[in-house]
Amino acid sequence: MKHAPFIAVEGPIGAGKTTLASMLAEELNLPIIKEIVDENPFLAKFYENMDDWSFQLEMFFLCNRYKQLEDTVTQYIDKGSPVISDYHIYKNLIFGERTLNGTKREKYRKIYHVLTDDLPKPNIILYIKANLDTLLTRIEKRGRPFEEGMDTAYLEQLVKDYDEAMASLAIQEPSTVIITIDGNAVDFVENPEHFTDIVSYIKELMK
Ligand SMILES: Nc1ncnc2c1ncn2[C@@H]1O[C@H](COP(=O)(O)OP(=O)(O)OP(=O)(O)O)[C@@H](O)[C@H]1O
Ligand SMILES: Nc1nc(=O)c2ncn([C@H]3C[C@H](O)[C@@H](CO)O3)c2[nH]1
Repeated sequence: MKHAPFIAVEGPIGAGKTTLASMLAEELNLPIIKEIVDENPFLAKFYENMDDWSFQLEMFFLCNRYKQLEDTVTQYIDKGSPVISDYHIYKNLIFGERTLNGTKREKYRKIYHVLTDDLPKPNIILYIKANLDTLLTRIEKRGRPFEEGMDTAYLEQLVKDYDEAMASLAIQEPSTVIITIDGNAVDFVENPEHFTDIVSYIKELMK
């Protein structure tokens, strides 16, 4: 690989991104960038009333991720050091396109591009693709109170949005390696062999 690996783990809500990114960071001895969840003041409000809170929430996620990406570039990418993240900045566009409408969506799209177009992006994406049943089971298992009443239609739509987004990323950025993991069948938590397979694959790419 020409540049140091900048690995992003992606997939819909509850797919296992943080779990897999943390396991890989430990196994490969990589620094990890995790998204901010607990200090997010808009997330619970958003799940209560998406129309009222979507713009505030999307802007909060975008500003936080922008700051984290800026720091990641300075601390790791510019120095040629590998790093792993439990999200890709493109996630903002996936969610923004789904939760925003009309002029707010237009404004948000422009702000996203102004902030992120000139920044380096991950060169390896591990896309955990999982169906609705798997996601609902994992979200329930995790038990975050604000996710309890999550609209299943929203989650189901996001599953499709993610598939489309990964296909369009593959076209927009052909040099990015996108590895799709079947999150319904591959269980890197319970099955050590499944995790070892993923690790071997990443090690090959890192050579
Ligand atoms: N392969 C797996 N098998 C069984 N349970 C899993 C697996 N991966 C993750 N989990 C469990 O599912 C729950 C959700 O996982 P995790 O928090 O890693 O998802 P996430 O994709 O980071 O979620 P979010 O989109 O909300 O950030 C956790 O309780 C985790 O322990
Ligand atoms: N609307 C919206 N936009 C985002 O960019 C975004 N990123 C994550 N999330 C939600 C999913 C989990 O509930 C929780 C933790 O990932 O936050 C988001 N929701």
